[in-house]
Amino acid sequence: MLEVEGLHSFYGDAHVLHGASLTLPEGEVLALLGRNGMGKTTLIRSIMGLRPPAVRQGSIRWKGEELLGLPAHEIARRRVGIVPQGRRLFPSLTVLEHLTTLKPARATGGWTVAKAFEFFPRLAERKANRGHELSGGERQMLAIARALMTDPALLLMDEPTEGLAPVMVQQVERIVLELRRAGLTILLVEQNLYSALALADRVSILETGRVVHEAAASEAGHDHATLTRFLGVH
Ligand SMILES: Nc1ncnc2c1ncn2[C@@H]1O[C@H](COP(=O)(O)OP(=O)(O)OP(=O)(O)O)[C@@H](O)[C@H]1O
Repeated sequence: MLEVEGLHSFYGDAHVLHGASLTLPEGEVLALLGRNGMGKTTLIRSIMGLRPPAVRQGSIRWKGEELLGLPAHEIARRRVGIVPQGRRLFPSLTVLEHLTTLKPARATGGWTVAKAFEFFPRLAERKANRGHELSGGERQMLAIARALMTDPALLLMDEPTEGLAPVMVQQVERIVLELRRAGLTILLVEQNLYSALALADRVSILETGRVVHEAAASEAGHDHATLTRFLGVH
């Protein structure tokens, strides 16, 4: 279980998270929704221990253990992985190099390069291509594959379908569902409401740094008043 409680995060003096709380049981997908600038990326970065922001108050427990205060690499060792917004790949590294920097090619346990290529056949075809030579969809797949090489049990995904053509959005959705079937716990920031509702068990809506609404995804889709109020959906 991931339990985020009363989180206050800051960029310098700018107070962005105002007591954000959420819970995510193991094996479930929680979609974190909210308009631009409401603090979704800040919440994801706070959980992963990435700085900035500075977290000044609250707690983040994963499987009962407090993560707040641990450096990002220690959080990664506790099997928390991130697919960051904007992919964050290295333009001059090849697809294969992106994967083997995190896990040697000879490794046999968990997610291996071979398993990643089986899961993402398109990346296998492009394994010698460099980051800057990949399409938007291929980059997103590589960002996901790279996160998997750390063998996460909890995967934080920040807008994985952002900027992708509809056919690629569908592929990324399929990947999220397969990862969920494989037993991963997923916190998904998703601008596309319909993707979020299709993929998630539950949704949490963030408004100016606080979770203001939580619901089962199956109910949220019918709750037009809430969707209009917090997400501007008509
Ligand atoms: N590095 C930073 N320094 C200062 N302020 C920041 C920084 N990153 C984000 N902010 C501010 O914090 C607030 C929340 O941003 P955040 O990126 O978490 O929102 P978001 O909900 O993920 O939005 P988006 O969908 O646009 O990514 C915004 O007002 C933003 O301008």
